[in-house]
Amino acid sequence: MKILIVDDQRSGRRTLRQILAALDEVEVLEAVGLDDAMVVVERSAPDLLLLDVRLSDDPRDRGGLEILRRVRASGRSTPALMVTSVSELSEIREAMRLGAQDYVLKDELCPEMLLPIIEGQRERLLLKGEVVRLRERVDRTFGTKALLGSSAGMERVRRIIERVAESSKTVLIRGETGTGKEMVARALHEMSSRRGEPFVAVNCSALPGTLIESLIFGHERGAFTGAEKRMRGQLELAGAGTILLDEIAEMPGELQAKLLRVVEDRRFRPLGAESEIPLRARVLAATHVDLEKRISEGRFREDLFYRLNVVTVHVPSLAERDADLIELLLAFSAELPRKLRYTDDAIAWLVRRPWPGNVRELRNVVERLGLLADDDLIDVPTLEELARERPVVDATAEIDRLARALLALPERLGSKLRVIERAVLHHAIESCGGNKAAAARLIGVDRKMLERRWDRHTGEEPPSSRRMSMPTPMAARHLGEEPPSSRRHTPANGTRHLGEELPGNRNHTPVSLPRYGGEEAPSTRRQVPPRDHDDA
Ligand SMILES: Nc1ncnc2c1ncn2[C@@H]1O[C@H](COP(=O)(O)OP(=O)(O)OP(=O)(O)O)[C@@H](O)[C@H]1O
Repeated sequence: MKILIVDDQRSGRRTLRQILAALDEVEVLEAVGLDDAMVVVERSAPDLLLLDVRLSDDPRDRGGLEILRRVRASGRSTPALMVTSVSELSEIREAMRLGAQDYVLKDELCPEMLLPIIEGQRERLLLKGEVVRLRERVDRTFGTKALLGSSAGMERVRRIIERVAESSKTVLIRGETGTGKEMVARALHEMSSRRGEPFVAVNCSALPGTLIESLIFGHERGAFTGAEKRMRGQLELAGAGTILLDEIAEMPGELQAKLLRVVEDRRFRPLGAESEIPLRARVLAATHVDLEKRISEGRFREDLFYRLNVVTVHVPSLAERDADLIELLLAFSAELPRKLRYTDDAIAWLVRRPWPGNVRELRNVVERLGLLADDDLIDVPTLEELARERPVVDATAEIDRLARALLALPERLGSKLRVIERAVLHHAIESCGGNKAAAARLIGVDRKMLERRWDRHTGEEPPSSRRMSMPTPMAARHLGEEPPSSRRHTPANGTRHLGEELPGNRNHTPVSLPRYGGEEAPSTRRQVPPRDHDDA
């Protein structure tokens, strides 16, 4: 800690220096008058000023106050202690107005009086440093600093975030899947004064309509069958923070109307509640869908669109900012425990390759290289081998979403693991036209296991009849079955490869699940659960 003593009297400076000698890790600087004090402030940036009020024999001299005034005018908030006499009461008041932290009377100057004040200042300084460091860490994790990329597109995104973070207006964040929309939402929250409050993100496509409504709005006990206790909705849990409505395009029509009222009136009513609750949180919405098209098809409310779209942040796809690719590649590689390097050709190969999954996909590829590459120097053959042999679609996000949706379903459904197993088996057998050997290959288990497990389910009623009040297409998707109209077939090996197109709309495109069992289950982000050994 650097302390600057400013006193025109040598004896005064000596007394203070002797008292301060009792403190560890303190560097004492001295100045006798206004000008040299300002030079020391500029040059050495002291952490604390000990200022004598009068700096000459002239009884009208108020040099100590003038120093404080100039320090504040230069934008510094360096704490100051005034060293003064009882007769200078009005000067003490003036010093306090100028932001001095405390004062000590010359007649009472002793270690017992001065040192606790200085220790208090030192503690405050340490805390302040800690807060600044934590803030920086949060900014690097969640703020605009976390959003890598120095392309003009990303600079524009950062500028908009900084400009609108403090406002409470709704923001619509648009961009292809994996471009970083949720990171933008986080940054908007972290850059605002709401940062101390919760940030909650609700995926509007993850649950069937009735469940998403109760998740967002909350419900009273007894509001519907199965509502055994009151549940606070995300609008309430967000407090005075931020709520992100992700995948807003997937919100069911009747909920869109309800949300419109919430955004307009800033009040909401939990299901079954008699009174409304004021909305304190800021609402953000994100989508990768062409909302204008949805409006023209009558699937998204135009009035809600305009309400949400007060400010739009368009997060560019990787193709729109391929200048960022190398920066992202190197940044993600630097996070790995091993030091990967890339040949120029490998970088050119990666730059040329399409990235339909955008930054998320790039991160996944780097993580896979970190796990699978034999050599630290990545060349084109390594990338090509990875592309040929290793499935690159990361289905873990999809699996997580599915698991969350399943867990939120009413308990009356019975064993949720059996529900999911039945859905997987049913879908695989059906999509292979009843060929169980192909279905077993598709799932990644042997045929006998598939048959054994399927036999256990065939006595049961189909899952659809036990699905309670969920709207069918969405519920079907979340139970692993697609409605017939949208049914598509996945390749028999159930995988996609580097270079193949990834799902643009993850809600409507079947995702290839990693294979459990015989082959390695490649997971690039999180570990996929291992195979169920008890039945192997
Ligand atoms: N600019 C960026 N800098 C660093 N990492 C990024 C950036 N953009 C995205 N990512 C990474 O990509 C992943 C996906 O980001 P995010 O979830 O914010 O995308 P999204 O657009 O919301 O995706 P989705 O539409 O699928 O919900 C994150 O894990 C993050 O690590």
